[in-house]
Amino acid sequence: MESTDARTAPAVIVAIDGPSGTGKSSTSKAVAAQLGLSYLDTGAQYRAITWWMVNNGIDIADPFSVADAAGKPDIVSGTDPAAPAITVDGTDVAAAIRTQEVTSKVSAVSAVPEVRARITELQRSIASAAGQGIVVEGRDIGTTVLPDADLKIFLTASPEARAARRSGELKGADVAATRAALIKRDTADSTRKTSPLAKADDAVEVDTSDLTLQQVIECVVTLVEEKRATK
Ligand SMILES: Nc1ncnc2c1ncn2[C@@H]1O[C@H](COP(=O)(O)OP(=O)(O)OP(=O)(O)O)[C@@H](O)[C@H]1O
Ligand SMILES: Nc1ccn([C@@H]2O[C@H](COP(=O)(O)O)[C@@H](O)[C@H]2O)c(=O)n1
Repeated sequence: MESTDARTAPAVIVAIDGPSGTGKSSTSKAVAAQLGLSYLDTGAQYRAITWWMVNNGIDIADPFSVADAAGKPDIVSGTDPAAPAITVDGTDVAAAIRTQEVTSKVSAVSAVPEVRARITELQRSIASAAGQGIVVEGRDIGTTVLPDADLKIFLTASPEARAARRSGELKGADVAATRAALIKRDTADSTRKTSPLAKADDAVEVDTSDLTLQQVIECVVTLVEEKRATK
């Protein structure tokens, strides 16, 4: 299919969800860049609010304390796929939100309904302001945040493939420990009461276990182009 001119193509909203390490961020960024769309990493927003809670002495194990503090930090997300940015109260936290400490605490914070309500509102306002359209990636985008998205994709991959990818990224971290940590986070994210990680009924499922990143990107670009052609 011939590639559409990003300046004249109809705006398109793409929701990409899936468990940890399935390739959501890498794929979403590349697809958005290739198609001239904005990009939103919603996991970064949950990490940012978790970072703020940790730095402000909030007891993460107490959902009431987390709920009370949920409205306090000012979280600002950039939407340029070439330079994803995130600040909390004006501080650049792009690196700080990727620490093990934040990763191990984010599921507890993101399970609190007041946190989800706050971040969901932010996500919807960013998506509605994206003139050319946007690729939004996370866990509940197709089911809850943007249920009317033009295209919903649910990426999956075997725990083995995901652990191998992540431990490669973490410079040779133990694969078994990485696999266990991924599964623990996915279980927490899929079993929480409010807006759990789930595939929307109308999402296209793509198993990335045996695909290269480039193959996944091409597959998603094709799906977006097909959707745009019918708008
Ligand atoms: N199809 C693929 N084949 C090989 N490696 C891949 C593939 N897709 C992504 N990767 C690599 O796997 C790692 C995890 O990818 P990525 O961060 O995009 O996943 P994610 O789903 O966004 O994870 P998380 O939800 O934990 O943020 C990265 O190092 C990325 O380069
Ligand atoms: N829509 C979303 C996105 C993310 N989360 C929570 O954030 C965590 C971190 O996500 P990453 O994509 O950066 O790994 C994730 O484990 C979830 O707890 C969410 O709840 N909803």
